[in-house]
Amino acid sequence: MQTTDETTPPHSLSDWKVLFPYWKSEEKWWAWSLLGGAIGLSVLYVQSAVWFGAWYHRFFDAFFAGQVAHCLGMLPLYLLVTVGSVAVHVTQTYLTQILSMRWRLWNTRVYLRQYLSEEAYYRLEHGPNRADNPDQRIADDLSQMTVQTLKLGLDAIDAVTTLFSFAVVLWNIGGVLSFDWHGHHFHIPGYLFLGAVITTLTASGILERFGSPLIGANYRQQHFDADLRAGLMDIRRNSEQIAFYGGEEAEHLRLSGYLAHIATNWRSVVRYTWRVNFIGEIYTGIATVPLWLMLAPKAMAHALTFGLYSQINSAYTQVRISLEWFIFNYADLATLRSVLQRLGEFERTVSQQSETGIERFVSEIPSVQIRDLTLCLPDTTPIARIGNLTLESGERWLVRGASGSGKSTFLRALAGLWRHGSGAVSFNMRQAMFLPQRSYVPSGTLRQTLSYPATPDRYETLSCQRVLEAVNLAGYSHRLDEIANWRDVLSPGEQQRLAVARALLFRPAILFLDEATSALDEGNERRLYEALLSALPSTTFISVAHRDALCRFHDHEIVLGDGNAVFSALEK
Ligand SMILES: Nc1ncnc2c1ncn2[C@@H]1O[C@H](COP(=O)(O)OP(=O)(O)OP(=O)(O)O)[C@@H](O)[C@H]1O
Repeated sequence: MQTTDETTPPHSLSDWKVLFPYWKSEEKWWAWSLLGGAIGLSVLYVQSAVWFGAWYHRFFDAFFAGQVAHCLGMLPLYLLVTVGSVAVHVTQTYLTQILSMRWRLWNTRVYLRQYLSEEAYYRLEHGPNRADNPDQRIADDLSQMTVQTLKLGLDAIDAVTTLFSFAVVLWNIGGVLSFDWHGHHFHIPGYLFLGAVITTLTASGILERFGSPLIGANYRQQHFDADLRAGLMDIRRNSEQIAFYGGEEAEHLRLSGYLAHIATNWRSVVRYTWRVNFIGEIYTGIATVPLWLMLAPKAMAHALTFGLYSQINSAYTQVRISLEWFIFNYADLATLRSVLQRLGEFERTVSQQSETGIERFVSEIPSVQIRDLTLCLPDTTPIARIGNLTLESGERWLVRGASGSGKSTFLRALAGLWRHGSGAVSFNMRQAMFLPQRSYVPSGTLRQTLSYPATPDRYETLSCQRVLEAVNLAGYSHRLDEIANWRDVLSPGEQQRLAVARALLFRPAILFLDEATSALDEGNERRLYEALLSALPSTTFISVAHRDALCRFHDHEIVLGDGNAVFSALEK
């Protein structure tokens, strides 16, 4: 589905809900243990940094006082703590990666289940509430969500721990600022810490002001990238049709359109990123100047040793860096927000009930019951009125009518895929099979393709060979275990015969055929119907077809047209 330049991320608090289910799932013990481990190591790592600050203070004071022997004696412990803190740091990364992968796998399994339940994949493409590029949301967005959330979340915890640990250090060693101004005496304890907070918050405010459009731009970028990828996939899927039409120019034009969206939006992304980086870098460059100014009174009073300056500078920098967390992660936070918005939108769309209208009930009785059925377009314009009809077990019905009269829509309504209209249908869905005009031919072994949607071990080799022979595909019998892209190998007529072979294997109690033999010559079509009728004598058939030749295989017909559908018995 295409998106437009106007696409902007919806703002919904419920998007954040996407993050929670994993932490309450059956995996919660793993999740919380890994997270607890990662946080614990992160806190330990910060504490090692505090220890290093105090160590530098002692070391440099001794070093600049010429006590080299004392300094050498301090080194073994320094090396030991360095190795320990590195081990803590890399183990924290290791735990985070395991957690990220487990979270992603769990979420992807849940999303796949939702996507492949209650025809959600169909509704997302054809329903009134669509979510573009579900493949991107399931494959890329979920991965980004877990990686980015953990990275940003643990960084935030790290920042808070660092802030508190070094704020205490800075407060204690920074001392008090005392001065007189306009006849008043000022006494500011912890002034270095306050200075760091004011400087960083001012910079954050400026960045928020100039950087916020980056969120919308990132959101749009993901849409446009996905559109280009979907366009390229279309070409792969329809390469032959495009080649026959000589559609290269048209395709080029279409893809260039997607690319133009990407280029226009990319310029915005680059511009906003430039702005964010510029402000961030300038700030980094000048961030220590306020510290020098604040330390000037101490320096003038000769109360600043190099060791003390080194500890103050390291504590001030750590406080600043932890407060800057918001600044430096602004772009990542923006990306995460847009990823969550896309996933929230997907969840809402998937969980929306199919629109009400035509009701479908699953019954155990062998007949197909149709009650007061009217088919409409999505805008409620009526297409066809079917009314009441019961198709008894073993009856063979032919559905006819001019092109566009609603024949395929009638079958979609029976399958529960078309809800626009009113009335109800009920039959035993589990015993029914639908053969559309363009049959689905997944790649893999021919046995897999033939057994679809059942697993390939469901049917014996002999049964597979028999049905292939029955549909005039005996030539493929010895290739059952060959892996190929069968959609490209088999001709459209052969694909339709393969679909009929599936029905012969599955042996449904009710078989719906929507022009399922339209690509065949009359001889093959006749042979297929004969094979179906003799192999499935008690199956109810509902065939949509244009050709009169099929009348002899059916005993009733439904003719759709203007007004009510007409039902009649067919003469043999
Ligand atoms: N998803 C859709 N949205 C809007 N209109 C639709 C949709 N699908 C089908 N229609 C419209 O519903 C009407 C009936 O379509 P349907 O495919 O059922 O006709 P048909 O009798 O099977 O045609 P044909 O014999 O050409 O296959 C057509 O006017 C079609 O344009």
